[in-house]
Amino acid sequence: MSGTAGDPRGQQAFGDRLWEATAERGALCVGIDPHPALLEQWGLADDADGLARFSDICVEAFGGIAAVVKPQVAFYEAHGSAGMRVLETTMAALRASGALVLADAKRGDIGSTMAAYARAWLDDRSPLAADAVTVSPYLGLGSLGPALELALGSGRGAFVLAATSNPEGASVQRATTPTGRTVAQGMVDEVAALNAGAAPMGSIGVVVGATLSEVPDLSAINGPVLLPGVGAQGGTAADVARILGPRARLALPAVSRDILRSGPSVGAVRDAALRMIEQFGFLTGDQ
Ligand SMILES: O=C(O)c1cc(=O)[nH]c(=O)n1[C@@H]1O[C@H](COP(=O)(O)O)[C@@H](O)[C@H]1O
Repeated sequence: MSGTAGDPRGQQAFGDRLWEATAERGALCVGIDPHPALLEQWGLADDADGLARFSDICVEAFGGIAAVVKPQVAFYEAHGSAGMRVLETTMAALRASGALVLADAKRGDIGSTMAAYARAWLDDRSPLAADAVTVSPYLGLGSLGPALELALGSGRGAFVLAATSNPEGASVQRATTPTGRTVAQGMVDEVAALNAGAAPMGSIGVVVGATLSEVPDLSAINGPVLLPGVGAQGGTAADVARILGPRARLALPAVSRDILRSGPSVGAVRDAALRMIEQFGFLTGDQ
């Protein structure tokens, strides 16, 4: 239950911090996804140096304007220890510039191993500690306990995959369980129970693809809803509005390639992010 000494984030809950950040900067999570094709388009080598330059441009472009920045861990991991080093530096720079960092690591394992993943991504002492991490509940939501507890105890958050944006997700996530609910609905309901009573919202989020025509009932979620799939995967602002309905204030749309393909100029990617923030102004009441 301790914050890092001197850490201005202190013990404030992630849900509170995210609520404030989106009120101030708008509801948008900008993804840093250094795909090899984007590195090439940006004139950068597909190695750790190219990754570092790509990340520096993103930090400069998004760190001061986006409420949340989401580095996709896979693209750093693909470069081994040199790539993970770049990820650590990038996350530290993003936080220093005022953005909340959501590490997109999609971790999920049996509880005892999950405790180690939790230490990596959510413990003050870890060089990889983020404000929040994405987690996969498909070994059972209960197996995520160590991560959810550490998140809540340290002013951090976690986003639980419920209904993902990819078409392959449906065969598992839309299957009906003996309770009569879909698997995805069961995940949403378990997360909702963790957020019950929190104000303005809880710190455990769910992930619901903006590409989906059928989505779980989010009426009791009382926590942030990350909506990837906007842009490159076909999701739109209208889809985000439809999915959240009257709970628009909980929405956190996530966009990666649709912004990054404007690079490599810092100004151009920043402008693309600002346009997207404006497009989602309706979520926070700005027109
Ligand atoms: O957790 C995620 O962010 C995520 C969940 C999901 O259901 N679908 C999804 O696309 N994502 C991530 O969101 C990003 C999507 O990037 P773009 O399609 O380029 O905007 C990638 O990093 C994906 O891994």
